[in-house]
Amino acid sequence: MPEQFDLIAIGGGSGGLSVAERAAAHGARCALVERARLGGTCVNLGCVPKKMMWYAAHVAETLEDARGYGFDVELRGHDWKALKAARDRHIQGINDWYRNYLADSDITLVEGEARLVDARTVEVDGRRLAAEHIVLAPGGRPAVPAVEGAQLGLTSDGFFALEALPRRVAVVGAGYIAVEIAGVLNALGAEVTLLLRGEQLLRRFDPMLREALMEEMLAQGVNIIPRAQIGSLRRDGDGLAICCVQGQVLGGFDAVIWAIGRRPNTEGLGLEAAGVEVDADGHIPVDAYQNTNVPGIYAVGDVTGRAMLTPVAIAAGRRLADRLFGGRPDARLDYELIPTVVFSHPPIGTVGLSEDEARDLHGEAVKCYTTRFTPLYHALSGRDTRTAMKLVCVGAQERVVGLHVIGRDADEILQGFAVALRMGATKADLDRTVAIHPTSAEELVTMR
Ligand SMILES: Cc1cc2nc3c(=O)[nH]c(=O)nc-3n(C[C@H](O)[C@H](O)[C@H](O)COP(=O)(O)OP(=O)(O)OC[C@H]3O[C@@H](n4cnc5c(N)ncnc54)[C@H](O)[C@@H]3O)c2cc1C
Ligand SMILES: NC(=O)c1ccc[n+]([C@@H]2O[C@H](COP(=O)([O-])OP(=O)(O)OC[C@H]3O[C@@H](n4cnc5c(N)ncnc54)[C@H](O)[C@@H]3O)[C@@H](O)[C@H]2O)c1
Repeated sequence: MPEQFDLIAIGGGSGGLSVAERAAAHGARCALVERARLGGTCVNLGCVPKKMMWYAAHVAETLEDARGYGFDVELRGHDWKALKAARDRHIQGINDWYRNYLADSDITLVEGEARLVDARTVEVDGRRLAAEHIVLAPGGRPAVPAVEGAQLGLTSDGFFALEALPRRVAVVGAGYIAVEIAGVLNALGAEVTLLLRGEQLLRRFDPMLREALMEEMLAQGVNIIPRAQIGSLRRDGDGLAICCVQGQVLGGFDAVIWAIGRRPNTEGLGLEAAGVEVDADGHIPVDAYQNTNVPGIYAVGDVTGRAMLTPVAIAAGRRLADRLFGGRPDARLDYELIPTVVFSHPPIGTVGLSEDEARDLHGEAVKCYTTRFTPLYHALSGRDTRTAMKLVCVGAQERVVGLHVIGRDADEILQGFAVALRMGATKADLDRTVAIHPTSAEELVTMR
């Protein structure tokens, strides 16, 4: 007989942990299956180590800026190994914390690879678990292109495993991960080449953000090569060479990093046995309530292919548990107005519609306000970098449907404004708000 639970979560990342944690708080008997380290991508190979590397880059920049503020600083180098060791220790602490937390919450942790046997049963290394409700939260993994020699390159996972700063690096891609890794490596002293398949960075973002980031990265010395179609990767003496389809060969790299998107972890999950459908990319389609096509089986997080962000996986998991066990039959996550930050250099904060999206939806009713300025900090830092902001407003009321910032502190500025947009703020509401001076954020309530 299988061990009986009310809910089984497959995956111990942001989505799986959240749904199990909330369901257990509602009194459900829960099991969580994880095949690797607790915390999933975000904790082990995503947000957390990434943000620490971003902070390291930030410190490097601050040390350079310090001279402008009168400090006589002499930099004697950077110990990458020490940084990595400290980062790994911190992450191990989070892994341990989760293990204790699951035990304290009476959630049964089952370690191993989960596979559905049927719509109510999960098998893990021969052990059978059954539940009325099964939540699929297996996340994803980095994509690697189908080109000769691709295995010579790294992915974001390999980036976090590096024991030393590679001196010359090629990063392939134009999305979140490509610009974040390129920015960190550049700030820490590597010579970085960013190869784009098309013309632009961050294709679906507001054009102001895309253009400003491109300008900033070029000014910081990142070598950006547009329209690069990669044919193969090969060894080149001690290093690596990229051969482009157009015939160009770029050589001498210590590392090549693929940052070309992620693939869902749906193979080997036994989805066929339970009758769960996947789409052409392998993602699991869900309705507004995270239901898959099979009653009693749900999916949350990156595996659904929608807004692949940790807080989204967490919120979807919690809403689902509230719906199933918390007496809130209508609980569901609203996927509109999800704020997001790209930890580029400088960072980007964005929520709502880009100007292009707003114009497609609302045509002539769209009015945008923009500003670009040098933040006060940089008046003395000597760093030639600016902040750009845009409000996208709609209709006679000028409801703010999009808010975009690139520049110092954009990452921390955004959250409060995201609340305002969710509450339906208009331009007049922002204008009525007294500014905080001197800050960069005050520009958002004083735009003309
Ligand atoms: C480099 C990088 C940086 C990122 N930075 C940010 C950021 O700054 N902010 C942000 O919001 N998001 C960021 N993300 C995205 C974020 O990490 C994901 O959106 C989030 O982790 C998704 O959570 P999840 O629960 O869906 O999947 P995951 O966190 O991937 O968890 C899935 C878990 O399931 C396990 N698993 C898979 N299959 C099985 C199986 N068959 N049996 C048992 N276990 C299984 C996996 O081992 C994994 O631990 C980043 C991602 C990357 C790669
Ligand atoms: N700060 C954050 O919140 C953060 C950070 C990292 C990742 N993430 C999440 O993880 C997801 C995955 O990140 P990502 O950067 O891997 O994906 P992405 O979808 O953001 O970007 C993928 C990029 O790769 C390019 N590309 C695809 N195939 C290619 C090919 N064969 N050759 C060259 N370029 C190719 C695409 O044009 C695109 O620019 C993100 O969409 C985001 O949801 C979030």
